[in-house]
Amino acid sequence: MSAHGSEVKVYVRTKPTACFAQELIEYVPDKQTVNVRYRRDTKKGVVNNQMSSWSFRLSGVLHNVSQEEVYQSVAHSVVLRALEGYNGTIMCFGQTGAGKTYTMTGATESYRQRGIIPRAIQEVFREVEQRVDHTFSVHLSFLEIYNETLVDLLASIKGVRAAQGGALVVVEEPGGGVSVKGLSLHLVHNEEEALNLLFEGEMNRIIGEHALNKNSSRSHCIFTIHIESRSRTLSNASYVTSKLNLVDLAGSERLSKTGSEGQVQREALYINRSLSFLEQAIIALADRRREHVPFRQSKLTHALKDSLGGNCNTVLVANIYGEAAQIEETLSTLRFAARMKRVHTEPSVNEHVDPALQIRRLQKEVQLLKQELSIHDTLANRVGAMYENLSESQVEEINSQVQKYLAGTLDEITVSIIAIGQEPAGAVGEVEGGFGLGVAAPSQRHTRPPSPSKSKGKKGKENNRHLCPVLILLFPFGSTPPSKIEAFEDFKMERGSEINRILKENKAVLLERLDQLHKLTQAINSMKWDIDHMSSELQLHKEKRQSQGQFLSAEGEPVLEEAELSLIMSLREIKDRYRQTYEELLSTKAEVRYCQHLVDQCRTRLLTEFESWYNESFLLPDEVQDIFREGGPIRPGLVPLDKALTLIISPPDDCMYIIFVEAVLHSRTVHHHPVSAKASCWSFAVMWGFCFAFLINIQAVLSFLGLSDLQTPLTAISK
Ligand SMILES: Nc1ncnc2c1ncn2[C@@H]1O[C@H](COP(=O)(O)OP(=O)(O)OP(=O)(O)O)[C@@H](O)[C@H]1O
Repeated sequence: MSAHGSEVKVYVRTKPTACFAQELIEYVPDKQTVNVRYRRDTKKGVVNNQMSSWSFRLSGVLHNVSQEEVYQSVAHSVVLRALEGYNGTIMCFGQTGAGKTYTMTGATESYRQRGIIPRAIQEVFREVEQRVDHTFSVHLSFLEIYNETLVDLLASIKGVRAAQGGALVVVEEPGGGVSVKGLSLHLVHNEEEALNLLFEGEMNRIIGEHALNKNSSRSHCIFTIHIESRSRTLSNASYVTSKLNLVDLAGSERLSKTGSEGQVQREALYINRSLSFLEQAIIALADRRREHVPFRQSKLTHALKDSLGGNCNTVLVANIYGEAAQIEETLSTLRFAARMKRVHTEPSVNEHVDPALQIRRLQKEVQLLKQELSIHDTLANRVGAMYENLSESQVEEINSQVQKYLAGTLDEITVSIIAIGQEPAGAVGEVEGGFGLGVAAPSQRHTRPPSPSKSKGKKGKENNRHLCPVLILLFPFGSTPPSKIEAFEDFKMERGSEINRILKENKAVLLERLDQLHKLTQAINSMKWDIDHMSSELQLHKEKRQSQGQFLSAEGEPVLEEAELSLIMSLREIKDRYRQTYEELLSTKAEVRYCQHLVDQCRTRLLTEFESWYNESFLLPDEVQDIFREGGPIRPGLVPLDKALTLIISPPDDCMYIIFVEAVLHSRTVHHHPVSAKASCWSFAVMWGFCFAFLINIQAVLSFLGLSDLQTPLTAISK
């Protein structure tokens, strides 16, 4: 057992008496210590004048105290902790007639004398009502252990099925807990329903005709409040459960003293046996070196297994008589109490996870993450990326096309695999490890750029990342640009710092105006309320005046009472203020609209400038930027967005670039291929020369055949 556990709390309660044996029982003012002194064993003929004394230090002494005080000391905190998910057990132990039932259930005839159980029920439902952030369900069970037989005291309630085979059985649960299989559990919604069940169970309790006390209960009773509490928010899939066991043990008097016979004697035997097993279990629990605790020896100890040494807040009330005649029983009760105090328990919350709620929570989380990912994709230019795994046939198809492409037997890769749910977005350039990863729309065709880099393409590393089942196009490319999110932060600090500063200022003004607007709206609402209120009051005055017959002035005007007049004045004044404030509200609204417009404008500008800065800084090499600069042959925006087909030949001094422009919905991505100028110029000139000669020849043949009015590609071009 861990040293972090807590001790079982033990209280002693004396039954009130006119003959309290002061000379034998002393309650020390610390309210925790009881000293007992008495002369032992004069019965067996051996006169022993020696006084023996014992001192017992407990958690508290309840002497001449009310039921309410007992509840507060013994049960209040255990009940509150049960509502938080801690198991709790409160047990009354003691000699027959010493007040166990009085302490636990109380006197039924008086509300003030009600005991721990009805008070605990009341407190549970009071708390349930107050803790609105949680939903609670409360069930009750009432078990009696009579002559080693388990009895369901609430089996008489309508709708309760008899336990299978008729017998109740204590069963061990995974995790060390125990429960009684077959015991009926009753859902209760309020204090009244719970009290009805308590009284029903009490009625069913077996009362034995007993020589010592006619109303003595000859059985152990365990009234259990089962609580389950769940947070009302979806984010919390866990819930807590607890059991609050309220145990009224049978009387612990010695057999010889009962003077009973037959049935009653057998009962006493069973009671004493189970109590002595309880004592043995307590001794074993108190001894930390003992590994085995004999819980299974009796039904009582077995049923209370998790309440005595488990994860439970346990409290024992030792009920004793104050009279000298009962001193031996009192002493034995106090000894039991002191032993019980040495037992440690380890209270812990019984927390469970609701699988259905957990699934719903995780689904929501996945949905949020997907949204976040899609925002991230948009920022990182990965439009339409999908994260599902490729099917086997898709992988095979792509593999085969890529292999052929790398082997040079395939000049273009056709994408025939449609990505489910993917929008037909344009191609996107993403760069990784020196290679561009072109992600094309479904059913698009990607042609190998007509460049001598074909051989380089073969050596291209395969990129392991697949974003969607579409074409993977490999081509040499520049270094990896930073992500747009990072770059945006840099941009705001440097190139975009001025526009960002203006945006911030505008935002601050907007917030301030919004705040003002809010205050004005509140003021207007409150004035409106006052006006309505005063108007209805005036109406009442008017009706009263009219019903009682009103005074009229010499001019025939009604004469008003002072209160009504002052109300009219106040109303007039507040209406004036209302009008002024309303004017102010309108102009503030206009200001808010204006500021909002400024903020939007600044934000758009900041983003547009960032876009061009990003593209210029990271996506286009200097030479290409020249082309895109104002006055150049091509400007961004002139390139059709939905086609990736433009070849631009713009040879600078010793370099020619073939630019393969791919369409992107909102941003453009230009992949360029540096080519040796001389080699390319040569192949270019030869190719065009050849084509030209061929077309001229066709033209000559056609004229010869008298078909020169037919359009050839060349005439079409020249036209
Ligand atoms: N603190 C008390 N104040 C007033 N009356 C008490 C008190 N304690 C016990 N009594 C009265 O003493 C009588 C016996 O008490 P009670 O039935 O509670 O004893 P018990 O320990 O439960 O006995 P048993 O073991 O036989 O069930 C009852 O009439 C009860 O009202």
